Amino acid sequence: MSIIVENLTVSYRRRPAVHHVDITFEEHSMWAVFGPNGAGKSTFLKSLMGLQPIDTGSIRLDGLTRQNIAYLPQQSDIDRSQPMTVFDLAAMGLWYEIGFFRGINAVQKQRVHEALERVGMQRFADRQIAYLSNGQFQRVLFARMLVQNAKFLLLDEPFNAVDARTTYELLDVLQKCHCNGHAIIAVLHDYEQVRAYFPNTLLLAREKIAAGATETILTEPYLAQANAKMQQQESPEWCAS
Ligand SMILES: Nc1ncnc2c1ncn2[C@@H]1O[C@H](COP(=O)(O)OP(=O)(O)OP(=O)(O)O)[C@@H](O)[C@H]1O
Repeated sequence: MSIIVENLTVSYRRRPAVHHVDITFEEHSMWAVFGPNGAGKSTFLKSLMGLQPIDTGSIRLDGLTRQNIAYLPQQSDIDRSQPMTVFDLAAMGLWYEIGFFRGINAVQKQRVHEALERVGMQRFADRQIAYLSNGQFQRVLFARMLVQNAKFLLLDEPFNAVDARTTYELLDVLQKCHCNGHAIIAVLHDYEQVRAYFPNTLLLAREKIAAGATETILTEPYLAQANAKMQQQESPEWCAS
C-alpha cells in the first residue's frame, strides 16, 4: 500500500505552488512535510486528497482507496459556527461507511465514544462545538480522524494555535497510530517536533529539496537551500518550466 507522487505540479493562476515533485509514501511510514512559508506544503497535501486540481504528473493510490485516507485540514478551513455536538462532529468520521442519511448502529456509536476517550474529550460529548477552545476543537477533529480508521492520516498544521499540553497529547496519539500500523503525513512548522517525532521528512520549497530520514534532511545545508530556492522563485525572473 502506498501513495506514489510522480512529477507533480500544481498551480494557482499559472504560478506553480508545487513544482515537479516525486515521492512515494509507503504504508506504516511517518512523514513530516516541512519548508518555508509559502513552500506549497498545504497545496501538496490538498492535491494528495484530490482537493486541488493538478497541472501535470500523477498521484497514484497503490492498493488504497480514498476511504483509506483521512484528512485533517487547517482549523481555519472549518466553519465552527454551525450547531453540532462534539459527538456529532466525531461521528462524521463514519461518513464513508454510512453516507449522510443512515443512522449509526451501537457498534459505530461505541467507536465514536472510544475515539473521544483517546483524545480526552469523552466528557464533552454533548457540548456544542461553538463552545470549545482551539485545543478542544482540535482534539475532536483528531477523534473524527480516528473514527475513520484510515490507513493513511494526512494532517495540515495540526498544532497551529493549539496549547502545549494538547499538542503533546495529540503527538502521543499520532505516535500510537503509527505504532498501530497507520501511515502519517503531517505538514508541520516546528523544527523540534519534527526532529523528535517524525522519522522521515519531505523538505519542500515548491520543488522537492530533499526527502528521507529526518536527521539527514533537517540539516543546515538543505534548509539554506530551501530558503534560497524560495527567494529565487519570488523573483520576477523565475519562470516555471
Ligand atoms: N487559493 C489560492 N489562490 C492563489 N494562490 C494560492 C492559494 N493558496 C495558496 N496559494 C499560493 O501558493 C503558494 C503555496 O501556498 P501553500 O499554502 O500551499 O504553502 P504553505 O507551504 O502551506 O505555506 P504556509 O507555511 O505559509 O502555510 C503561496 O505562494 C500561496 O500564496
